[in-house]
Amino acid sequence: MTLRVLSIASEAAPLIKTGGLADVAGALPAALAPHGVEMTTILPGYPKVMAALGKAKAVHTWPSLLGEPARLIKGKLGAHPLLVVDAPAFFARDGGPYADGGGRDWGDNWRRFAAFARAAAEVAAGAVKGLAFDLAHAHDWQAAMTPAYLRYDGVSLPSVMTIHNMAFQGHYGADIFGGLALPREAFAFDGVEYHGGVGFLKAGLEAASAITTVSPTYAREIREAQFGMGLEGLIRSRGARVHGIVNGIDTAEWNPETDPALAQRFSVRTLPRRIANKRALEAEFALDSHDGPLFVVITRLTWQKGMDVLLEVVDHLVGLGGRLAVLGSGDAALEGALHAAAARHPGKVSVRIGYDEALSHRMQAGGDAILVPSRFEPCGLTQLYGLAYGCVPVVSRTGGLADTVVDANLAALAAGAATGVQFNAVHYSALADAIDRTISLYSQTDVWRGLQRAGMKSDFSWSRSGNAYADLYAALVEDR
Ligand SMILES: Nc1ncnc2c1ncn2[C@@H]1O[C@H](COP(=O)(O)OP(=O)(O)O[C@H]2O[C@H](CO)[C@@H](O)[C@H](O)[C@H]2O)[C@@H](O)[C@H]1O
Repeated sequence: MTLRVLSIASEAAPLIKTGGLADVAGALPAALAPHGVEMTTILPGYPKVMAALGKAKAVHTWPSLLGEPARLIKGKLGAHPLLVVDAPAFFARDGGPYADGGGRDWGDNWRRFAAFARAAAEVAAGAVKGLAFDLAHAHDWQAAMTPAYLRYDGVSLPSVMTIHNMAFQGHYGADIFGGLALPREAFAFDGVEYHGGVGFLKAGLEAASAITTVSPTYAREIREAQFGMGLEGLIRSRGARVHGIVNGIDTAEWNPETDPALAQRFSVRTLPRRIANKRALEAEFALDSHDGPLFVVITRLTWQKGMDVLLEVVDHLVGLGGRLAVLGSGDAALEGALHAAAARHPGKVSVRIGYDEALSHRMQAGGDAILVPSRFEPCGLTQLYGLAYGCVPVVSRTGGLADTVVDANLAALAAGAATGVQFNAVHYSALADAIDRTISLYSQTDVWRGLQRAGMKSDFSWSRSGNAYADLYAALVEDR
């Protein structure tokens, strides 16, 4: 029997991406297909998404979706079914999915994503002729009101709420409650009410049949105040209904043997060819060209990602003969500080501010090591891309970073299992030590090759996790 799942996400690669959520939402349909799940993705109709749809016909219309007219349009996400909520008043704007061109969040985000979730709940519940679903799977706060709407509509469809990042919760004042079109009783401690206001993620976590997050370690961490960010009590109260399923990567997109972005393709058997990518990357970033270690960073520039601590160790890294290439965008102060570090170290440190998918591939192929000093990391994808591309990950021991990188301690090295370097706390001395260790490992050519090979051979495909999601869906549908 095929299970029909509606995956509700505010971004999905390749159509619209600001971060890791898009990679995962974009990869899930193909990951689930071999396990008897037909996944349909539903997205908001941002201009980029509408442009990709072309002249598709509406399959449903809402004269008033939380007060604005909207249509549902059918399309394709790769080879998989896609639905798009075309509501111009909410989504037809220049800028990003969540913020304007200047990086300021849209003031009506609560209404935009409540409307999106409302539409998705109706679709999941079977309101549109010809579309039927066995389960709704909502991602992050932007989709989190879907399980809540299902609950207060009295629809018994099972639902899964996935946390990709607990730091973003969709927390608003109580005054928006009236605009959500929910019954009065929903404004309750075990409903959508959160610290006197409205919490979108909180509402979804309360209403969903099961909760998942994107690694087993993060699933444990969010039971504690440091990582639960106010929702740790709720997570603990949902006990066995909280699961950690680690992300995979799309191995068609991220394969160094076939990647069209690279100067030179390579595999685990032809690792020496990688050098052409390193030389190309040095040229692209105007870095000195030599055989010393080249570190890369590819990230959103936020507190989460530990970029302030990276800035503190730049001088140390350069002092040891390292070079650093950074690609990122986000916090303006961090952007400025990175530019200043590059100006201090011409030929040694170079920064690209912006978002560039192809460049991120070239960096994974040409860098020797990727630095991921996150303060918390639900799963993390750039370390997985690093593993696949022989770019050795140097990561903080948290969340999915702890679960996916095997530290090069003596035992792991002796067993040939080591794939990277882990360090404990995100502060100067721990990161500086990790960089020392990495450079020392790099100088032992055979050891370094061993790390690269073990990483490239490790299984970061979606097969195991696809299976885990499919099992969870099946159990929830059976329980219904
Ligand atoms: N400037 C830039 N140019 C090009 N590409 C860039 C870029 N900045 C980032 N990227 C890309 O965006 C993605 C980021 O994914 P991550 O998983 O590392 O973090 P993010 O915090 O966005 O995701 C959240 O959701 C994901 C998915 O579950 C979790 O893995 C993660 O821990 C959680 O914080 C990667 O594909 C990366 O290559």
